[in-house]
Amino acid sequence: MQLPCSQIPFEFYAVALKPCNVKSVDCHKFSNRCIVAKQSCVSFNSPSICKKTSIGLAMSYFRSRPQYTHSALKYLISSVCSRPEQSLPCTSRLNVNILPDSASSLLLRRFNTNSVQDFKAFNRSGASFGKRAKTSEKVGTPLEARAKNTSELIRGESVVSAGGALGCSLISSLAPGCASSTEVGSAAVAEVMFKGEINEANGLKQTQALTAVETALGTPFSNSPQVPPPKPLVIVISGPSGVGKDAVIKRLQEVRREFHFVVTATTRSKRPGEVDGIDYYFVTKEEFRKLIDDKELLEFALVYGDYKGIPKQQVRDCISKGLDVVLRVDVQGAATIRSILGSNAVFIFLVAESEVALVKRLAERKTESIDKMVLRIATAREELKRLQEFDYVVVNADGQLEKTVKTICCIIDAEKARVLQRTVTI
Ligand SMILES: Nc1ncnc2c1ncn2[C@@H]1O[C@H](COP(=O)(O)OP(=O)(O)OP(=O)(O)O)[C@@H](O)[C@H]1O
Repeated sequence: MQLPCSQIPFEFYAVALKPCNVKSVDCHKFSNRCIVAKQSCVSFNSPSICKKTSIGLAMSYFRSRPQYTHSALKYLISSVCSRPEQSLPCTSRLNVNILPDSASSLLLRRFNTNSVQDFKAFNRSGASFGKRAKTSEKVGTPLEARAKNTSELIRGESVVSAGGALGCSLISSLAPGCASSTEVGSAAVAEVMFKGEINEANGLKQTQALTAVETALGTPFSNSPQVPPPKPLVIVISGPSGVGKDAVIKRLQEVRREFHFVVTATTRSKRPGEVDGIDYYFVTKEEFRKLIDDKELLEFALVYGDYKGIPKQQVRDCISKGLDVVLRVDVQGAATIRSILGSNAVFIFLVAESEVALVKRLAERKTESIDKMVLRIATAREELKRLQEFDYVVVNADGQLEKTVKTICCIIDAEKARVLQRTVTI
C-alpha cells in the first residue's frame, strides 16, 4: 500500500552527479550550523538529533544551471536552520539529492548499489557517492531493473523534487506519491513541500488536496517542462579602452564558469602576466591575414596599430553545444558583430562613471604613452556617441567591479527569461 508522504519516515540521501558538484556548495555561507562533511554530503548539525528523518531534493539542469542548484540548496538549508529546534526534522545529516539533467541511465547506474542495506550503510557512512558508484556499477543491467532497484532504494523515504523535468519525472515514477515540483528556482514550492513533510497534519491535508485536484482535472499532473530550455546566448561586452573590459571578463569567468569566454586573436605584444591561449591568441600579422583570407573571423579590426579578431569556429562550436558565449570587443568590433548577428546577440556597453575616472584608470594601468592616451580618450569620446547601438549600458564605477559584474549577470539571467529568445546562427 502506498503511504501518504506525511506518514513515510524520510531520510535525506545525497547523490551528486559528481562529488565536486556538492563540494562547490559553500554551506558556511548559508548557516553557521551547517557544515560540509564529505565530498558529496552536506551535513547538518543539530543538538536535538533523535531519529532518522530527512528529505530529498532532486535537482536537474545542474550542469547548465548550477546557480539554480545553489539557490535551491541555500533555500533548503536556511529553511531548515531557521526552524525552532523542536520542529526541525530530526536528523544528524542533511543530505541532498542532486540528479543529473540528462542521461537517466547515469542516474540509475549511480543508484544501482547492491542492496538497500548496502545503500543505507553507505549513506550512513557519509562516504562519497561518486566513489561508491564506481565500485557498485553493474554494466549491462537493463534500465527497468535498475529503475526497480532504485525504486526499492528510495521507497519509504519522501522525496521532494525541485528539479527540472527529468528529475521530477524520475522521482515521481520511482517514489510514487511523493511530491514534486518542476523548477529548482521555485523555492516557494520547495517550502510548501517541505512544510508539508515536517508537519504531518498539513502534509496529509496537502496530499489529499493535490489528489483531489488531480482527480477533478481528470488527467494526472504533467511533469513535462512547460517551456523549452533557454537558447544559448552570445553576449558582447564592449566599451572604450581602459573602461575595464578585461577586468570585468576576468571576474565574470570566476563567477560564471559555465560560460564560454571567447579568446580573441591579436597581433599586439603580450603584456606582463598575460598568457597565450588564455588572455589572447597572440599571432603574427601573417597568421592573422590568413584568418582574414579564410573568412574565419567573426570580426576583426586594426586597433591602435594592432589587429584583433574573433575566430568564428569557437563561437560556432559553443552554440552547437548549447553553451553561452561571451565576447569582449572594442566598440568598432561590436558594430561589426551587430551588422552580422543583428539583434540575435546581446550587446552590453561598459562606461566609466566619468571621463576623469577613465583617464585615471588608463594612467594607472601604465601601459600607454601620453600620445596613445590622447588617442584613446579622443576615441572614447566618439565611441560614447554610439551608445544607442547597444542593448544595455553598465557603469563600471571606480572600485565597483563586483557591482558591475553582478549587473551583467542579472542582464544575462533576464535574457534567459525572455519569452522571445534570441537565436544565433553563424
Ligand atoms: N571598477 C574598476 N575600478 C577601478 N579600476 C578598474 C575597474 N575596472 C577596471 N579597472 C582597472 O582599469 C584598468 C583598465 O582596465 P582593463 O585593462 O580591464 O580595460 P580594457 O577596457 O580591457 O582596456 P583595453 O581595451 O585597452 O584593453 C586596469 O588597470 C584595471 O585593473
